[in-house]
Amino acid sequence: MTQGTAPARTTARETAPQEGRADGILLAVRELTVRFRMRGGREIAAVTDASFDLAAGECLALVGESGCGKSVLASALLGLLPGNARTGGRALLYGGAARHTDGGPGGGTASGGLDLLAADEATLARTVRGRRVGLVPQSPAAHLTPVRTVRAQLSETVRELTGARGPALAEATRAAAERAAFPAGHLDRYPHQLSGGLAQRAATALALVADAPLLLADEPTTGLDRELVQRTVDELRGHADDGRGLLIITHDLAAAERVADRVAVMYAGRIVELCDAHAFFGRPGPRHPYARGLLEALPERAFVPVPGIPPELGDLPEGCAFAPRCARASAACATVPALTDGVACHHPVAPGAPTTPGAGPTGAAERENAGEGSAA
Ligand SMILES: Nc1ncnc2c1ncn2[C@@H]1O[C@H](COP(=O)(O)OP(=O)(O)OP(=O)(O)O)[C@@H](O)[C@H]1O
Repeated sequence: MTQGTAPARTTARETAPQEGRADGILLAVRELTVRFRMRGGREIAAVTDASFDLAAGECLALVGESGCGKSVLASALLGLLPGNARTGGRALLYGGAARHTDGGPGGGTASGGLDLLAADEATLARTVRGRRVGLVPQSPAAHLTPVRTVRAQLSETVRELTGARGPALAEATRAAAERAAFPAGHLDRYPHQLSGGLAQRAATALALVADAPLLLADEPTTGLDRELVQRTVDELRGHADDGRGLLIITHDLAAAERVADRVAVMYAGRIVELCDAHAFFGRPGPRHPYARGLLEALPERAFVPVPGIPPELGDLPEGCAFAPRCARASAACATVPALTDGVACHHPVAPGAPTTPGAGPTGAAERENAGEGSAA
């Protein structure tokens, strides 16, 4: 499925920074849960028990259909949920602030894990957003202020986050643009004078100002043509190869394949599969019937849609939320399967099962081949 040549990758181990956890983990999310309270006591189960780690130098792609909870998860990590949201679980952020700054706002020293879900707004605003976690936004056009030049916006952010003034500020602004491959000759342009790709680079430059060790990119390729998608994800990959952790949220599986080391598939608010990207996109392929169906739905694969529609998050079925759409479902699916060995399914697809046209969430025949019979 990969189009063009994906960039060479270094490993998390090779690029782990010297500060923070010895194993290079930057973010450890445990049983993250988000509920929205609605009028009449109704509750939306936007995210349930999401757990994953992200290491320095690593890219994790969080994928899934629209409305499955990806952006809510990202907002929870940044403390940007609305007032009707309640969170549970932990999201521990390790490591100091900027990787290459010494002192200045936000520090630069190693720290124990900061629980992003328990941190107060002042801590998140002063030490996390922009400083320890850079946000590459979904829509750069909406993120950039239309009436100010890129230089003005970048320089203001550099001053705010690094304290630079005078000639040092001008130099730091140029350096910030360069880091995101934004051409210096375009710094005095307004957002409407930029192409989609340059607007994305300007937004990325803002996210990189404080050299945050963790980058969170929420649908960074929305609205870009395929060539720009590839360039954008390759540039983001470069920031991971420089030693940052990159959490990319996308429903573009081709982009995820190009950029990610690991893939987390969300369905109805839960992570249903979490595995190595090579294994996911190549062999043995996804093991969760939904994840397999998602991949097989791609035009360049079987082009067979997953039957049915996702459930309402305010009205989830008992047990496995995918069971009503799943050809493999059995009585066992009346209970929610735990994420075990990277897959949350009572009847995972056997490793190495064929991904043939029409495969989708496969059924009884393949289950029998895998020796499961009519497991209940
Ligand atoms: N403020 C809110 N109040 C109630 N429900 C909300 C709120 N914000 C989001 N939701 C619900 O949470 C669920 C998950 O939304 P989310 O935006 O995370 O999905 P997503 O996977 O990012 O989809 P997309 O790719 O379309 O952005 C949706 O059902 C959405 O309607």
